[in-house]
Amino acid sequence: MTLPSRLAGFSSKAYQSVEDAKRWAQTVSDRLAEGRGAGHYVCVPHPILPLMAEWLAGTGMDVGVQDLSRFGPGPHTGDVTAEILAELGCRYVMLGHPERRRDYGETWQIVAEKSARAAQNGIVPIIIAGEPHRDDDVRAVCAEQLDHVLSAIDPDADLVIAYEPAWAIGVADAAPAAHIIDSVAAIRDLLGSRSGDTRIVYGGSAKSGTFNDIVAAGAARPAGIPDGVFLGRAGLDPHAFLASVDEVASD
Ligand SMILES: O=C[C@H](O)COP(=O)(O)O
Repeated sequence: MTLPSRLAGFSSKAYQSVEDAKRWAQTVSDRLAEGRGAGHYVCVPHPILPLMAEWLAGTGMDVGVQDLSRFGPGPHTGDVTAEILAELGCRYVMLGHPERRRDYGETWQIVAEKSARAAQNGIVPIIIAGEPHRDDDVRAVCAEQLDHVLSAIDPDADLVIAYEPAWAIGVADAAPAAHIIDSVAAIRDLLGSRSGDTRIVYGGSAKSGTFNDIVAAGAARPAGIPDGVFLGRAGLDPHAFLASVDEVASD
């Protein structure tokens, strides 16, 4: 499995109704027909996964979800297993998001177990890593978070790290470009040379223009430039998502 060199993503979190998601997909698929969305992705609530896959058919975009079970098939009422998601064509799963850790008390041990379940079933984990507070030591925090995951998954498994400083999620502006560049360079260093494909994207109040700003600020430090951008709220507007696709693709 090979990950794209540049990728733009969108997580609809729990914002959209089914009809909202359908309208979003219609606008996106009109623009990205004939495979022009190849390598980009959207992560949706579980029931929307097969619908989104159908609505985006022909764009080349990948579909993913925002969680999966830490368990395999068996007596786990209410869980959605990696096996079922893989059968439905799920390519990515978001894991470790601060909102899930806040709402459900998910520990990094649980995130690591879910990552292993995903990777064993051919689903690429998107690990949401980043420091809780503005003045935290990014390298130390991310090292601890990633250690759990890297020791749980096969080194050959593909992996996406979404660098999302929690203090920059759900606010007005993305983290400053210089901060993102320092942090992404540190994460790249922490990841070392894994045998599986590994990409780093930036998320946290990202919008159209965010990726270009980072690229411009990081011209002299390519290791700090992420491989793409991951939108939350801004991506609810399909035109903003499409603008980010264009930015990422033209870099
Ligand atoms: O997964 C996406 C991020 O949490 C970003 O969300 P946001 O852009 O609404 O801050």
